[in-house]
Amino acid sequence: MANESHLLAIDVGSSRVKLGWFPAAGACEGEKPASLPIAATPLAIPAEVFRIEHRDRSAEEWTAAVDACFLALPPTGEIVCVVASVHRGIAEKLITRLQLRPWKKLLSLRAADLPLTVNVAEPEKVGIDRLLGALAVNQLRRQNSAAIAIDMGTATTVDLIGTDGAFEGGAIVAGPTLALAALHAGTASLPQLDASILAAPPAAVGKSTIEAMASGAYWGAIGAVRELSQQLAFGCADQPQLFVTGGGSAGLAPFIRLGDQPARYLPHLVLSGIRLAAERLVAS
Ligand SMILES: Nc1ncnc2c1ncn2[C@@H]1O[C@H](COP(=O)(O)OP(=O)(O)O)[C@@H](O)[C@H]1O
Ligand SMILES: CC(C)(COP(=O)(O)O)[C@@H](O)C(=O)NCCC(=O)O
Ligand SMILES: [K+]
Repeated sequence: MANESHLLAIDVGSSRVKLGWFPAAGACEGEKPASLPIAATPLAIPAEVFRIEHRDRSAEEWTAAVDACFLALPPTGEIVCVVASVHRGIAEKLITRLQLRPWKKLLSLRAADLPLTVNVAEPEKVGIDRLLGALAVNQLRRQNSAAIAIDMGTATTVDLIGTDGAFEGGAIVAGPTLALAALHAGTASLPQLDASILAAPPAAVGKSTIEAMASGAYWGAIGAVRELSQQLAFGCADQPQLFVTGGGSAGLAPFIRLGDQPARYLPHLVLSGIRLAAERLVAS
């Protein structure tokens, strides 16, 4: 940020709270280039990330885990804390907890705070994670090229960002872990499978119930994202660039592409979006 404060960016999702630590003084400026010829981008990435599951856990359990994160942070300097949430109940509990600490500022983000044009009738109803992803993508996409932001969390969202950088809307579909849970809940004999089956590509031809479910969850998630991206791209003059993020995406990202163009995997897109929004809010 333009000042000397550290930033703690907090993304409250449907299943997990993600905390991203951005030290002051430019220590985390620029994404680390994968190899020398690739120029650094202007998108800051967190120096440290903590992920805390809140779904299916008591408030005591997950807030204790949040407290433990604070012990891991350097106890130095002024800290601005910015929260973005798609889960009001969890965010309220979290903010009550955060208010006990001496932040320089404690802010909660809304759509209107973001330097982003949102071309839908009710911008405040769009998940702030979707908007923050679009904001971060605007730092990375080619000028005059549309982009598609894919966030594979509890839900998978596939959103179009226009050539002018506006969020145009998109699609929401159940994420693969949620789809697996729904298969277990909605049938008599399908077992509950762990999300870890999504870590690597399974055989498409499942030879057991579990293998068939793994195939459906994994290749089905990739197929849904591919078709949705194609549908969103139909209205674009040129092929949009693809960016993929979300806790469920690490094992699937290598197979996500549009035509011959692979998606760029950015594990902390939403946290980087919070960083961009915070920069503007703290300066104003
Ligand atoms: N190793 C993994 N492989 C696949 N999915 C995973 C893995 N770890 C977590 N997930 C899934 O990622 C989702 C959580 O991702 P996250 O982006 O934090 O979601 P949210 O923002 O909805 O809380 C959950 O559905 C979880 O089951
Ligand atoms: C679609 C979402 C549930 C995705 O969040 P996630 O599951 O990744 O935590 C979230 O963006 C949300 O609650 N959106 C509100 C509705 C909307 O975006 O239109
Ligand atoms: K999502």
